[in-house]
Amino acid sequence: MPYTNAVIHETQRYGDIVPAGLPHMTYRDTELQGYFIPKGTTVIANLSSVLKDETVWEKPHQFYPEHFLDGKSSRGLVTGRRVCLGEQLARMELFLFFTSLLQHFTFHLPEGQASSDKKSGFNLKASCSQRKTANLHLGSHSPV
Ligand code: HEM
Repeated sequence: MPYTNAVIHETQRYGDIVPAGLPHMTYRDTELQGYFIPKGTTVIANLSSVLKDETVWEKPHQFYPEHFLDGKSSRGLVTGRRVCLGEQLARMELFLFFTSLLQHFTFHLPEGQASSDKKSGFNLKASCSQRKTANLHLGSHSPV
């Protein structure tokens, strides 16, 4: 289970599906890391920079579930006052969805398919015990 959870968390980190937060507005003059931010400024957190931060992650540009095997699994849906209110629901749903897929299907690369084409993604075949198969295309939306 810890590794399954780590894979789910790493998929969210590496997939970077929410690259920026919601717009927020400063309610007073403030200073952050030497930058003056006047009251009324719209601020949008750059979440991609956090998820690929080279000072935080051991292998920021690789899919590496071990990032989440050290108990730091709360990263990803923001923290603090504006923490995602659906975090627990989203985590539970992702876990059930992912483990159900793995319980019912076997995923494998089609014959002759290279393991990964980093520019256009790669194809997968999913087959279940009733001999039904589906072809899936996993694409990358950002250069890796
Ligand atoms: C994997 C799924 C999800 C991801 C990646 C995600 C991500 C985020 C992020 C990054 C924020 C912070 C935005 C910001 O303030 O800059 C946020 C806030 C929020 N999320 Fe989610 N979310 C997910 C699922 C959900 C679900 C399922 C719900 C509701 C059932 C939900 C409800 C909210 C709400 C209400 C906020 C605003 C909290 C506030 O500003 O006080 N989220 N989410």
